[in-house]
Amino acid sequence: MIKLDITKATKFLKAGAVEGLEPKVKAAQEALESGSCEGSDFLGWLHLPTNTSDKFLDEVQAVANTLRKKCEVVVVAGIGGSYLGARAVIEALGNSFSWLINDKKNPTILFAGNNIGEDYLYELTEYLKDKKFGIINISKSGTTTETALAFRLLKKQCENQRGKAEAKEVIVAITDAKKGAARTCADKEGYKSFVIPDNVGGRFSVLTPVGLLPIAVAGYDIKALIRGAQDMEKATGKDVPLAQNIAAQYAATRQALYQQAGKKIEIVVNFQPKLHFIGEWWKQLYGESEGKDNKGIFPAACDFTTDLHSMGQWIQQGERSIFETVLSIENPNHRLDFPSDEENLDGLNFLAGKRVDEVNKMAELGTSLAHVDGDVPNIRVSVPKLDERYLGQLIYFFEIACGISGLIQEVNPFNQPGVEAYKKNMFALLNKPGYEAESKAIKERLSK
Ligand SMILES: O=P(O)(O)OC[C@H]1O[C@H](O)[C@H](O)[C@@H](O)[C@@H]1O
Repeated sequence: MIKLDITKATKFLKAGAVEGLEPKVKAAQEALESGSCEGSDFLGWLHLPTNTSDKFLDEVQAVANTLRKKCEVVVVAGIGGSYLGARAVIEALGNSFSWLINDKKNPTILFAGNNIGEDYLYELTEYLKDKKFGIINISKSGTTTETALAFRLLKKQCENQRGKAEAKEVIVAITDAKKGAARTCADKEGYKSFVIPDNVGGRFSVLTPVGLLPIAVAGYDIKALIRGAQDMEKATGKDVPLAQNIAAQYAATRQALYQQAGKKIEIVVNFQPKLHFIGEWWKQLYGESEGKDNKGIFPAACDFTTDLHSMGQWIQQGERSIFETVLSIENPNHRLDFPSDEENLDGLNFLAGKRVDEVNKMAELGTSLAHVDGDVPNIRVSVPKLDERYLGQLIYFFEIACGISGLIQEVNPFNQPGVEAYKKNMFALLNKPGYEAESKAIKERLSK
């Protein structure tokens, strides 16, 4: 199981501060379980792991196998919760140079629909010109502009290259059961599709087909991923008291640091570059869940040791409003011993015979000691190794902790009304039908 260590964080709090939040934790757990909290229409993720049957996973796997058989490249189109979880898991489990490896065992997974960069889309469509590619089009609302724009381009290209009939077999939609343009298109074209349950919000959807299908296409074991999430669902259930419940402890510790010690920024840090997108996924989960009503810890992420050479100065000595949560991987999946060198021109013979990971671990320990000395509370999440089961545990750990933490903070953790503001302006500026009044108003505002 993954483990949590809060001892280097609680020393920045008054004695008993975390335990003092136990009644609030309990109330949050009960509200989640009974569905009596705000946003209770979006609690489908809570028991999703134990409610996911092997039969359903076999169905997802069968569709993945079709894509694996028929495609050298699969483009996953989606943004936010319809993007980050799949990418986080695929990159954490994959070879760091996967796009350069052409062993034909697994299709190359590429991502689109998560930006509107013309060069990005041009370069993607150029790359795909001589490739047998398929598309997984993911959007809960089915109307997200970034994703829809990329999908239109990719769909046309896929049909042109493979013919409409074959394209149908390699385009899969993951969207709402009834609503949205992605659903209309999938039904009209006869694509295989999966439903994103109504009661699972985007940022909590990685364990639905939103994450499961791309992860299975990439060649990873989705049953083990779900088993891991089930382990954590049991270990962090409502009746597991704070002293044994690592998700409740994480939630209470970060809220105590925020509310009682003025720590307003949390960085999730890793010492393995392939965890970069776990940090990105976590940022959306916590940022959209807690950043509202003029409240919320600012969620950021750093890749160490890389960012110790850029952000390290700020973290060590900048404004003391930051704490860090370290994702520590206990054992790497490969072994690389550092060689000895007769001439020792680089002066590194003191490392000879050590594993590279030993050096990394000392960097990790040295960093946490330095940061704690610099008044940066340090929370540590230890993951035995990077595999599907532990990642499943990690995902559910952060999800349930997020629900508890948001409720302790007294916000609705399951909505994201603020995200609409930029969209409204963009649609008004682009003269989207239905936005006539907004178009007029925004043009007047800009002409002043
Ligand atoms: O899945 P979609 O409906 O396309 O949404 C994708 C993303 O877009 C948004 O604007 C929301 O803020 C996110 O929570 C969501 O995950």
